[in-house]
Amino acid sequence: MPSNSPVQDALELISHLVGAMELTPLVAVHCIDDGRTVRFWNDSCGLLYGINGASALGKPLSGLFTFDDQDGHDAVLEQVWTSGQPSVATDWRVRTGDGRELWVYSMMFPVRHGDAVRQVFCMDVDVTARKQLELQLQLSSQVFEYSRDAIVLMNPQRRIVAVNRAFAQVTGYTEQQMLGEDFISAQTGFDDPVLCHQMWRQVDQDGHWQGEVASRRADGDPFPGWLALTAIRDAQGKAANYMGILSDISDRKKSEEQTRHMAEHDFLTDLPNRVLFLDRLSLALMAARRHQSMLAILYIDLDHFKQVNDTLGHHAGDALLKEVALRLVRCVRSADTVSRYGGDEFLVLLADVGGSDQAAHVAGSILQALAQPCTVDGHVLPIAASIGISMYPTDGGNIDDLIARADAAMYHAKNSGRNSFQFFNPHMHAQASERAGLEQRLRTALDAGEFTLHYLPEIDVRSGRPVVMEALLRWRDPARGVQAPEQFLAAAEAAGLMPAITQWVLRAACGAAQRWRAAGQEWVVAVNVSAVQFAQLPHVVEQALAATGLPAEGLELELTEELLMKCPDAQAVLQALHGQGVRLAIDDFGTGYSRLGLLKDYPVGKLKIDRSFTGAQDDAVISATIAVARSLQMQVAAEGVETTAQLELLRQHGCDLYQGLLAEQHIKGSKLAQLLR
Ligand SMILES: Nc1nc2c(ncn2[C@@H]2O[C@H](COP(=O)(O)OP(=O)(O)OP(=O)(O)O)[C@@H](O)[C@H]2O)c(=O)[nH]1
Repeated sequence: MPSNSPVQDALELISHLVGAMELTPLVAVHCIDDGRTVRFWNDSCGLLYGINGASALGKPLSGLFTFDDQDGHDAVLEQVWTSGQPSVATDWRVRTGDGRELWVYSMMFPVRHGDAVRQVFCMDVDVTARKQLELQLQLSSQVFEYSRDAIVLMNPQRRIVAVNRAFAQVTGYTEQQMLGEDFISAQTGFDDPVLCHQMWRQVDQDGHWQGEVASRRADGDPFPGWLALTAIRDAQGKAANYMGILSDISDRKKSEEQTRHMAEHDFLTDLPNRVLFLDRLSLALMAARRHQSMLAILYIDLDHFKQVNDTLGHHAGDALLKEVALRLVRCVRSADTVSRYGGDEFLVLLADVGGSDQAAHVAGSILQALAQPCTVDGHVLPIAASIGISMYPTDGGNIDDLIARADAAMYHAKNSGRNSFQFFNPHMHAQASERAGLEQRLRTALDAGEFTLHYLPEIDVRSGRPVVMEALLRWRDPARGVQAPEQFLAAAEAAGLMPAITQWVLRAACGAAQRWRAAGQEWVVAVNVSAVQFAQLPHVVEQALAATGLPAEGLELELTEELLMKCPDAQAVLQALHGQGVRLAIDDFGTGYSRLGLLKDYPVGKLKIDRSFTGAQDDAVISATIAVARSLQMQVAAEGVETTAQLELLRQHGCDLYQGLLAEQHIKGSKLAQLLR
């Protein structure tokens, strides 16, 4: 048999090889010529790239699939073609013609004819799964290395085999110190062996444990940590390794603590607020019930605190409240609670007092401590308070009763001259209920139309003609009949009803004056105003005038000297009212010790001499007041004139107007009086 030539041998070998390649299910083989055109494409290539041989053969390779790094692939191919190397192997990420993304391991080797490379064979294997695993491992090791939490890997004996970089930062221990250590030994910084034991039991049982741990850094510094332990199990389910992640939660704990503190404390004084006070009181009550002991509540309300705000501003008021808080805390034991309950009200809980005499002793020390003057912004301010005391169990068995009764006792202390303390007694309970009932009825009085105005004439001394009608408020209380302002205004103020009542009075009075005008009587209507919301008065007046159509000069506002002295912005408000054209008068003149020098700064047109001077026919005061008024070009009216002798005296002194019983009798029965109904 003739032997084959070497060329024939080679061709035969290649044809066997190709036959084998055609069949190989794992390796995708293709071959390209020097024009990058596909010359060979086995079945596996078809499967890998989603294109069969018939479609691939004769096509440029670049049309069949694309490489993520096309330039890189071209460069390698070029190298295979020209470098003389027997083969080059590289991983490529490719996108197939049918849209899949794959990683292939590609080995390229040149086929030479003589010196020239004629074709390049490529053998590609799908390595996507391996590549993904590698990427995941790479990612995991980055997470391990770059995590800001300390990560520890342990062997099945819980001895440390690896720690990440953050471990040293979080715990202060180096990797050298840790390797081979038992994770729960003192060296690793966990303080609680019992907890450690429990957590390992749970890890072995459930595969996982997490919770807060008391940790300690290498230098002994303790810190709160959050530890998550996980068992890494092998295929048989046995713990092959353990992983621990430890985070330093000091910042989180601090901010949680701050948030809780803010929710339970008053921002101004940093004393426990109402929420914390009630919580402590509830605990103290439970303890007192259990031990059959007593406790006391002191309800402290500062006296005339509003004046500090009004005269020196809120800032001074705040400084005073802070000082009061400090002094109160100094008067009690650490087991007691001093709380700012709201505004200028403080509540003190004396837990476990021996008896009412001890509570009285504390209340006395508080009054004494507060009595020391306090300097704010260079002003020496007196402080005083009224204190009400209720005792458990005598005055009540629950929180609400005890606080309400301490409040009632405090109210009583206020009414008994302030700057004192009072123990609760059942009689006060009746008074407190009465007050609450009064406030409740007042709340509905406006809507129910229970307020009316009654008018007192001011008569011109010379002509005998009425010129001003002073409106006086009356309340037809369904429970107690007609009430004068002094019987209900304090309660209305406490209930926050004064702004609404002032608005109603102004509108009703202006409306009445308009009706008198329509009937031919141009009487000025006079309205008394209070210090409550004094600054808003120009606005309220403007609304009343606009609503009724009364010209501004038809309205006179009567203010007391006390109000002018108390309100820091009185002058600005009076100027605004004067600018509106409203008349201004000072009521009860002579009783308020106003500084006469200040009068000239106020745009006031009239002084009303208080009835106490008129009644006593106090010559000196009457003539002095009239002289002051004249020098300031003001009118003078005398209040409370009851006899013709008094009127005669006023006439002699040149008084302009008079008011009182005599004035009322003067118009009684006349047609004019009918207009006032
Ligand atoms: N500066 C300041 N004032 C406050 C604060 N909270 C409430 N107030 C004021 O405290 C005052 C409390 O008023 P009251 O207790 O009714 O008035 P008072 O002048 O003390 O009167 P009596 O209690 O009858 O003696 C009100 O004017 C509030 O505006 C605060 O945080 N800072």
